[in-house]
Amino acid sequence: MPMPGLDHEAAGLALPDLDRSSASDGNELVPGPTYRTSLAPRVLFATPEMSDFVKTGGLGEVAGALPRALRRHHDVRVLIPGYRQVVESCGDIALVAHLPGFADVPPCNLGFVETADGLGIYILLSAELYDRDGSPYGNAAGDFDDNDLRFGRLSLAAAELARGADPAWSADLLHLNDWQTALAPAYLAWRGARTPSVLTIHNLAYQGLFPHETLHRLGLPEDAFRVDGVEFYGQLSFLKAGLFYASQVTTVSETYAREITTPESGCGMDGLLRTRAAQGQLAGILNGIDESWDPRVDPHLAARFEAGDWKGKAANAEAVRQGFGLAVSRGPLFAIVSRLVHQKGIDLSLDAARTILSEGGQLVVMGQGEGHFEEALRGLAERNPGQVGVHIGFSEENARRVFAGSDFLLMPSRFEPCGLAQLYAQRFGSLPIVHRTGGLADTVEDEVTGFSFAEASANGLTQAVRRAIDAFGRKKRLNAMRQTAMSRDRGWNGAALDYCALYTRALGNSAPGRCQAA
Ligand SMILES: Nc1ncnc2c1ncn2[C@@H]1O[C@H](COP(=O)(O)OP(=O)(O)O[C@H]2O[C@H](CO)[C@@H](O)[C@H](O)[C@H]2O)[C@@H](O)[C@H]1O
Repeated sequence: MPMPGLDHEAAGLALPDLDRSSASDGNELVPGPTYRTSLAPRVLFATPEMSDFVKTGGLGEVAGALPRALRRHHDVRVLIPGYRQVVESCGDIALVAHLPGFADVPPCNLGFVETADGLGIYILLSAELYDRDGSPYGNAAGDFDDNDLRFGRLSLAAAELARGADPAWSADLLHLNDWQTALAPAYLAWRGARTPSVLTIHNLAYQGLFPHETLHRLGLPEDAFRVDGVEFYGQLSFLKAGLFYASQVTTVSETYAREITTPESGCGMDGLLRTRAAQGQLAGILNGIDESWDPRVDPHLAARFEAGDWKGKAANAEAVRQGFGLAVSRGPLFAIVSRLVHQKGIDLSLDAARTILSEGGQLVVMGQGEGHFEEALRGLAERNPGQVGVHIGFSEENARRVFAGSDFLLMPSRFEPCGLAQLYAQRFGSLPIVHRTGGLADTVEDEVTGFSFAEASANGLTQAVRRAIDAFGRKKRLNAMRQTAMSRDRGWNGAALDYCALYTRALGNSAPGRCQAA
């Protein structure tokens, strides 16, 4: 039986090699520098979203920050689809390669730009696949029905960048993120390439499931459609392919890394994940947040402040109340900043809102997502004018203002791989109230840097809300907690060192001294 990971021999699964000659569309290629600018290992960070261009949630933020933090140790480049938002914001894109089509996956061009701070970005240029209205994944009508081709194309391009698609730069290691890139390790295996790969799970619940027919659309070997491969309960799963074929699997906190090996939290993948863990090939590396999250320098705030300057924080609270149309109040201000989806326990927060309001607190909400949650929140605001303010939509500037102005952040997620909102809140002196799960368990210390509760229920959250309101009434204690939360180190350096050590291992290279703190 084939074993997951690098040791797996892709016997019998070889695909025909690419026919580069068929790909030309007459465009001029612009070769990049043919010399290596650094001897550091070359890492391709492939992602379906990146905050520089387009994001729908936490993965986009990580993709904007982590590759930059990794540059201290590696020669890192990013690969992202050329969605309309990406192409429009890039200006001049140099064309570095033509990538041939394969089965129903269309050919496309590979563009390259450098960001203002010198990070190299490969952009997959295919108007047919990516030049659309909507989010990276769909529009008002739902998910795009060719997402298998769109992200099959992305995964295939990542594998091709490890196999010389760009003559000027070839990846020594692929770092893949979530299902949208997770076929890449399988493509490598099927083509007999030994380039190591790391797959990071940002959310196991999104698995990239498609009908069996996708196998043919992508031209994948029929042999791969089995339990030890890409098959998942009769469907084809991109994520499963990555979990099986990647050299190393990571997720974004240690607790979530343990949780996903259990039947309760493993979303049906727990058996495979237990195998990877037993082989020492599953690790949890906690996300960081970037340095711009600093209330001392944030230009978006009504008043900049630091720990101890609680008048400055109060000025932000006043601005948030005004912005959301709330009455003047000396009570606690609670906030929700979130995608409005089941995972985030929005229903539990709606329930706990009754306690918040009856105890003299107020609530502001910013986010968007499932229509029924948006409606329920709007209804709550209508029934409680001046006490509840809801903004359906998302803007990072406003999110920053809400973190700075609120006293508490509600985050009763049913599961949470890492969670970023609680880290932003802590940095801005807003104490998170969280379900003790995944990354929330690893970053919120109960009664020290926030409040946590064990059971994901309305009652569990309400009890924690009561404790928070009690702390709000005892200013010395409240301020000590704020101070501690604000001073925790949440930067990316620690994670970058951990990834560096993992890459070094995956590359089979002891590279002494490579992974050293700055
Ligand atoms: N409607 C919206 N549109 C755009 N941006 C919005 C948004 N609502 C919130 N955001 C922003 O995205 C962040 C959300 O990140 P989270 O990590 O909290 O959750 P998410 O589930 O998206 O990410 C997943 O990936 C991240 C990264 O690994 C893990 O931390 C997390 O646990 C996992 O569920 C917020 O801090 C906010 O800045």
